[in-house]
Amino acid sequence: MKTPATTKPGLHPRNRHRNRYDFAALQQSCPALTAFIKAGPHGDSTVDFADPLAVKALNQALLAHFYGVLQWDIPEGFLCPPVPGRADYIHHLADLLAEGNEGKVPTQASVLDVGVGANCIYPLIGQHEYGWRFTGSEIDADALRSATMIIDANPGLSRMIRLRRQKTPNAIFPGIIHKNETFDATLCNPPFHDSQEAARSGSERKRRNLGQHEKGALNFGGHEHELWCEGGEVAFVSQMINESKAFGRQVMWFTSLVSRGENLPAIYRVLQEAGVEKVVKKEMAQGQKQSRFIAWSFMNDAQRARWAATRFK
Ligand SMILES: C[S@@+](CC[C@H](N)C(=O)[O-])C[C@H]1O[C@@H](n2cnc3c(N)ncnc32)[C@H](O)[C@@H]1O
Repeated sequence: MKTPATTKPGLHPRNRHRNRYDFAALQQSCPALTAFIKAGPHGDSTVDFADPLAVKALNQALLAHFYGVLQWDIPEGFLCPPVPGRADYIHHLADLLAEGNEGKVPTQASVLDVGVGANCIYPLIGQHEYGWRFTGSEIDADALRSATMIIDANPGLSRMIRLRRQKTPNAIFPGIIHKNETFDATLCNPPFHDSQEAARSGSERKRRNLGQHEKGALNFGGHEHELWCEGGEVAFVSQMINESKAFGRQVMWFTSLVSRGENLPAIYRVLQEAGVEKVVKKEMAQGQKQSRFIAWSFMNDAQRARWAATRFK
């Protein structure tokens, strides 16, 4: 069979989803996907991206086929993550860690995922792609239960991924990063909207764009907890920056997605006020959608080089 042509050149070169989906191979890895496959406009195979069950089955197939995760499910109403975009963050983060490590992606890294979610997506991808160990934090008990079930259902994952409940909902790092504990990086896909109202209308818009009708439409845009917090992503990321100061010797790189470009100036101001040593922005593109993450460190170049030399050997 012909290899599908590259269709998503904006994705990171190591991203496994740069090619058109090979539905025959995906079905073999996940027979449950078969029920959702239909003919696309050009006679090729596709699924209905407006059908949450089809999107979930596609995710199950991608995770099984590319990442060896044979059991994956999320409760109804929780965020069903686009796997290619989530994988891009992991690969760009790998490049950042490689920069201080003579260009080699470390396989010994320990990463904290702030807000691991019900889907546990970043640890699942990161542990497979680079052998990194993950700690996932979460405030939502249902999300934590779901992520625990995913880890327990797949042999080997509990050695690589551990979860911690953030018991103080308005804290991010305190209580999660323990005394004397170190992480090579933190990552985060922060709650994005600034109110419940905005989260709801964002989900409505998404449904309309996908051609879902109001009546009978299933919510797969995300649980409200996942989508909003007081002050939106600027407030969440600003809080993360301010809290990170106290952990600046325990973490080499703090990072977070910033989904709106116009939020960057406010975030840069907070970084400057916090007195960080270094800020890096990594641009990511998926189709029309432009995204980025920012990374900051309280260590200077020499300190990060020493950190890499001792931890990544
Ligand atoms: C946008 S979702 C991301 C979920 C998953 N990481 C993903 O990318 O699909 C944000 C997550 O952060 C969690 N969260 C919100 N505040 C938090 C906090 N202070 N500490 C840890 N997790 C938090 C939410 O419950 C939610 O699961």
